[in-house]
Amino acid sequence: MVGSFVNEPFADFGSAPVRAAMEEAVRRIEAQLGQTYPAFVDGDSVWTEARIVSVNPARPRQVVGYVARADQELAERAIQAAHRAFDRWRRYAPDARARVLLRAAAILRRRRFEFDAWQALEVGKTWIEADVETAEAIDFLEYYAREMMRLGTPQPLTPLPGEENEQRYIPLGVVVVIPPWNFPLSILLGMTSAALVAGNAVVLKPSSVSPVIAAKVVELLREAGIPDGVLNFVPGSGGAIGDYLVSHPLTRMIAFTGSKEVGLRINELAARTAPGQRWIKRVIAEMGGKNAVIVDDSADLEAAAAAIVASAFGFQGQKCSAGSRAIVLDGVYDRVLQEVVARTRALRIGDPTRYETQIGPVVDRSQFDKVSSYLEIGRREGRLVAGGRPYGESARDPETHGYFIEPTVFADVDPSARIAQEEIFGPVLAVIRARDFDHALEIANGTEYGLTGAVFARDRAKLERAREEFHVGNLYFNRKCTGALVGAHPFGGFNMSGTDSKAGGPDYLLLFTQAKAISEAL
Ligand SMILES: NC(=O)c1ccc[n+]([C@@H]2O[C@H](COP(=O)([O-])OP(=O)(O)OC[C@H]3O[C@@H](n4cnc5c(N)ncnc54)[C@H](O)[C@@H]3O)[C@@H](O)[C@H]2O)c1
Ligand SMILES: N[C@@H](CCC=O)C(=O)O
Repeated sequence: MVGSFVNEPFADFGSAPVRAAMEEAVRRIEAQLGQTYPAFVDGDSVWTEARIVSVNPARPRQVVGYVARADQELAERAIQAAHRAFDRWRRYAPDARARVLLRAAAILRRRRFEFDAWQALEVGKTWIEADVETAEAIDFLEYYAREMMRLGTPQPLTPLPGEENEQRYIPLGVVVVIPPWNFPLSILLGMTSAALVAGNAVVLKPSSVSPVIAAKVVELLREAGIPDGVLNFVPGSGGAIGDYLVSHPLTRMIAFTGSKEVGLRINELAARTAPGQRWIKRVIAEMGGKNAVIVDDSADLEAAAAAIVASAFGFQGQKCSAGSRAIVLDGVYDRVLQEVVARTRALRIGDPTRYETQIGPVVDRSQFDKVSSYLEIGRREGRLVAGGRPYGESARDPETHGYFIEPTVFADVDPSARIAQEEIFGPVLAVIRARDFDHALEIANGTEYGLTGAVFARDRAKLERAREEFHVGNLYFNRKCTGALVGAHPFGGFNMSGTDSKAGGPDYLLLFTQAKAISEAL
């Protein structure tokens, strides 16, 4: 008997024994750096000559691991293996598939700090950010297992005299899973486990920025009991194998999370029918954001400033949900800005493997260069009031000292400025002045995205207006706009933020199934 779903608590690093356990995990994982990881196809490890080299963004000369680099031939083998395995896996009872996820959750819970440490070392997450992600990964497994058990039971239909009617949810086939690097554990595991528990076979192509964590997840799912061929792991670049996997006639569905540009490309490619293809491919694509925190003049200003800073700079602003715009009403603008600047300057930048660090590096050289170029654009478009440059020695030699960038605040930004419209995906906040609440909502809705948003107000009428008119998939009142919890805040966005697939919600697994209605005359 499986109990009801409850969210996994976060680790209490305030407690000395918990801190010691995490420190020990960091040392243990540091001793494992530099190993080589295979691809995994049809139950076999595949060692390729070409390798992806994954490095620590805080010390880019330190190699986290070497991971097999698949070519199209291996991608083809993976698709064929998944296609064959699907026929066996789809016959497993929903409860049996769910049990594999529950076991994976139990293993992950036992190895929690190890996975936290991998995140600190491979993508630069601080302890707390990493642990919140590990908790989310456990939640996805526990939640989707229960969801499949629910969907596996008879679904309610209108009774009809003289007939017996049923609707059941059956899987789709081969699902290509393409996750981003910024939630290298939870989003990867969330999409993969949803596809698997629904009865599909998976070809997983991880991000080349975080392939070691992906390899560790594959190891974990195998240990939990996923049969050979049902989960195939093909690391490799989008250019080399991404298009191939998406366009393949045996691919039935693509579950993608990443940038708008890549998501739109996948959507377009998947819409073309390949010779021999027997279905319309399904695409779920969760993409970027340019999210806003609105501060009304009725708000608790301290709480608002704290939430603006947390939303903008958590994981160095590298969250799709990041609050990269603060829209503040004229009457309280100067007070909120002052408080935001003070809190931003107090953030501790450093090595994410250390407990006290609040801001780590951005993930790689390409992010470092991209964010640096936006700092230049920001100087032309706004008034720099905090940060504004790479941190310390990173400015001179990022390859030795890491890809650190100061948390940066630009004030008095025009709503149409590039730094107020484009997803920077780094620690850069644009503060925008609004004449009144109507104007604030107009600015908030004035981008092509629609992922998350927050409103700080005590005035009930304003909150109710925002409830109707702030057009985002995840809207929060009087709290930060990051940190959705599985089960409580189904996650996904509108417009160019994606297909609003609502990960971690009751509709999500349906996207990985098709409904079959069966009617028997009595
Ligand atoms: N909406 C959400 O839920 C959500 C969550 C996390 C991240 N994101 C977004 O993800 C982006 C950051 O992640 P990223 O830099 O990894 O994104 P990205 O689009 O560069 O890459 C995402 C994945 O797509 C793969 N890819 C690249 N080209 C491909 C191709 N031609 N065919 C198939 N696959 C291809 C990459 O290798 C990677 O695995 C941001 O825009 C962020 O907002 C969105
Ligand atoms: N679900 C996460 C964001 C995922 C995107 O990067 C949040 O709610 O902060």
